[in-house]
Amino acid sequence: MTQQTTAVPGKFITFEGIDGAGKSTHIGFVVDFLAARGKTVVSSREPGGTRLGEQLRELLLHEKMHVETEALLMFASRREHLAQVIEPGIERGDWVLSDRFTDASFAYQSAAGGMDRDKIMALAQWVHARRWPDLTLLFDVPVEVARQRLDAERTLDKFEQEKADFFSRCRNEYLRLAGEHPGRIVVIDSTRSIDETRAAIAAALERLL
Ligand SMILES: Nc1ncnc2c1ncn2[C@@H]1O[C@H](COP(=O)(O)OP(=O)(O)O)[C@@H](O)[C@H]1O
Ligand SMILES: Cc1cn([C@H]2C[C@H](O)[C@@H](COP(=O)(O)OP(=O)(O)O)O2)c(=O)[nH]c1=O
Repeated sequence: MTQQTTAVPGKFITFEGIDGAGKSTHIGFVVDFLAARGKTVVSSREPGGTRLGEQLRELLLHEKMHVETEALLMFASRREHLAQVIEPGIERGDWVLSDRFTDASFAYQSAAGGMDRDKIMALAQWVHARRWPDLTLLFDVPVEVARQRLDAERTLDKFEQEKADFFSRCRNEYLRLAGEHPGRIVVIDSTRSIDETRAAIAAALERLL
């Protein structure tokens, strides 16, 4: 008789926030925090996370294009990411972390870019109707703080060069989404020190363990 062992499904955690909010700073902490609790962690990102997705990322971050083309390519990258990384990881019992997911498409392509919200929702339903994150950490800072942090640090890509009102619309949409999905999205005040921010992240993660 063949015995089938089915792994307990893992979890899916996403990181969101406007550029410069502090997501990347804290992903390593989350990896270590979960690994120390015995979890196998897969850390990935969007756009990207697969060979094809990383090629799409290059185009998305550097080429100007119609906002709907941008959304379609974001979801093309997402479809591949779900097929190759997210779904197999969760099925194995891993904890899959993604630096951005569909909330970013609502914030950037719809609220800031002007694309019809229903079209983003239609793409989300098509690409991952039944798969939404178990937890989304939303790193929230005022636009001016994010801008100062970015300016101090790096060469800016296509999105990072956008003006303050673009990021205000992104931030407002993220906060609106957090209000709509309070069980999934935890708002992390990222204006505080890195240690204080970590404590808030740890508290949010404890709820999933
Ligand atoms: N709590 C914080 N206090 C001060 N600076 C921070 C804090 N969090 C992040 N930073 C700095 O802000 C910059 C942008 O952070 P980063 O994590 O790259 O943002 P994101 O990935 O959200 O674009 C980095 O230089 C980082 O060191
Ligand atoms: C996933 C996703 C990202 N983006 C944008 C937001 C970011 O400006 C950019 C790349 O995200 P990010 O990985 O946060 O950039 P960085 O590594 O430079 O911090 O892609 C969208 O516009 N829509 C999306 O659906």
